[in-house]
Amino acid sequence: MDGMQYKDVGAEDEGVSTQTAFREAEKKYQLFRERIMKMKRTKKRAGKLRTRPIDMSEVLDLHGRPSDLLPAGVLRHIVQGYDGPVYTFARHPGLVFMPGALPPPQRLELTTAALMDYPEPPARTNHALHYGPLPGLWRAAQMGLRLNWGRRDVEQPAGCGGQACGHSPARPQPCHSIAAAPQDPAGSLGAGLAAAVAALSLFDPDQNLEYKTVLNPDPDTETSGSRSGAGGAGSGGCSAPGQGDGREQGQGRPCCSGPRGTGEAQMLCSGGGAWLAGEASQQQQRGDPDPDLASLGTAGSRGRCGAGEAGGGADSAAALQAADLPGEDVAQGAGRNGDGCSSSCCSRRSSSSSGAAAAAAGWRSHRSSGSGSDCVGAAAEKAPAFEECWSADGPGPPAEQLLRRLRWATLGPQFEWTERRYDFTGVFRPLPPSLETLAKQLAAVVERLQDAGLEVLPAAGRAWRGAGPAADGGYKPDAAIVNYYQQGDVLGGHLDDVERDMAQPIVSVSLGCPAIFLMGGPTKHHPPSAILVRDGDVMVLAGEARRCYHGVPRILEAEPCGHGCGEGSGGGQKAAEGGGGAPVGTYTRCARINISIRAVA
Ligand SMILES: O=C(O)CCC(=O)C(=O)O
Ligand SMILES: [Fe+2]
Repeated sequence: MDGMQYKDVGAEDEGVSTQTAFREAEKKYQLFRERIMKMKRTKKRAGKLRTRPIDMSEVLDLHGRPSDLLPAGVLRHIVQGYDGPVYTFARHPGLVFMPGALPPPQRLELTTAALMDYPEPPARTNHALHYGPLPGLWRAAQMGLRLNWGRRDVEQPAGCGGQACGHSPARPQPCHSIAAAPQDPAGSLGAGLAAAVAALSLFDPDQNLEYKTVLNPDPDTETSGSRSGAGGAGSGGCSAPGQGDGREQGQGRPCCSGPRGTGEAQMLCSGGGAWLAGEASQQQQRGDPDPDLASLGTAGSRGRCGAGEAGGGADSAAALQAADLPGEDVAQGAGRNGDGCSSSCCSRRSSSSSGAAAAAAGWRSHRSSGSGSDCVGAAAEKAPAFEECWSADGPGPPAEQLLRRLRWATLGPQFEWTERRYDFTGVFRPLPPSLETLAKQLAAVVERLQDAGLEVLPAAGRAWRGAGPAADGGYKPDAAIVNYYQQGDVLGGHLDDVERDMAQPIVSVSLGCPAIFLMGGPTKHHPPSAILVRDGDVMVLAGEARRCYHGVPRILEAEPCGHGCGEGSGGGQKAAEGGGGAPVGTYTRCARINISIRAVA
């Protein structure tokens, strides 16, 4: 097994006895499902699963807020040429929030692209390690097809060989070492995304962007927890880059913070950190045809990723169990395992157990693995043709199930976790031009705030210019991570600090279900602010905010969502349950997609 690729940057934060403010907030908002036990005569009987209500009173909801009711320390700006409110936060310099920045047609275009196009090879997804590149996943799910092979990262049963057992097909694995021709997904979506982006209705191209503060209640006052949801005094923001503890600077990826302190584990948990251990096994008994269910981010891994206690408020007849599985194992497995090296060109160093651990980690194992190192200079596996992949009676998992378990896709250069650098030579799918354009447009709005004297970016970050050419230090986004969240999924507190130029902002677009976004400080001891993000919202992390912890502890159900996303057998699978014909809207009724566009080169 490879050496651990990450510094244990969060040990201080997540020590056995140390609870951080960030972790506390995660626990506060994380999904807990409790099974209420009833006493019938002398026997205990399992009752219904109940979602534990969360206290939203400190979650900052800036959607449609009258300007005279803004919490202290939250500033609303109007930028001419951009038809929507822009918020900044006294506690979080560099964080810019633009609720409803994307109009509905553009949300749909992006969501459609994120589901139908962005996961297409050579973009890498969390499925690559286990199954290799999977072209046409969405289409196959709509057609009710199954994969023609099973997992390829687990040892094949004795006496079994290749295809016959539904494992890796024995087809040739040709190599190609060049990035695919830049192809805008919008193109493949017909009238599409590029046009929608170009016509981004909030922007008036004829108008110069100008900055104007509409309301500035008290920029110097720290937000108070009770009024703003900012969570108490805190440090008043993030310290300047470099000021933080070196260990935290090294932080790579988020984690599912478990009750045993896996706060810095390098992954994002799939599926409800607080599912009860009992539920995990129940889930596995439900006839899921995939033998690797538990490692694929369903209830088993949810249990492992369980955060905090289930409890609180249950009556005496209720027996509430908390998941008590060692999240650390998961974290380390994820940290050490190769991912995405599904190519035959890559050495198969991952043992089946480490592979399973990475899979159990689910989210973002790509970020926590040495995906690139084996493959540098080598080639990536060529994607098979659609027909080669899928059939009505394939021995592998149903496409529908794989779609529902899609957790991330990466566009642009892959990150090599072993060496903490991006691999610019390996195969990757370039960032679609439409996403680049979108990010630049949004960054241009933020830039106007800065030009008007607002310190959105630190001096060191002023090199970039939204509209300027890359050669002049202009903002040149070239990569994106697309996160697919089902109900119960969490993105643990993390820093995105591996990009070459940390002065370049990250533009983060929310689609689908609402979620709680936690924005903290340069250490996890800074109390984070909880901000409600909705479909079409944009968050820009610039300047000091680039070096601050953030995460997503909770995906909320979209309203109206009458059918109870994730109730019972597993978060959000309703989304893809339609099998033949589930529309994009059905998927996002219970799920959230986030596209974070960044400059890595
Ligand atoms: O889903 C989100 O809103 C945050 C995503 C994020 O922080 C990341 O991809 O690094
Ligand atoms: Fe992030």
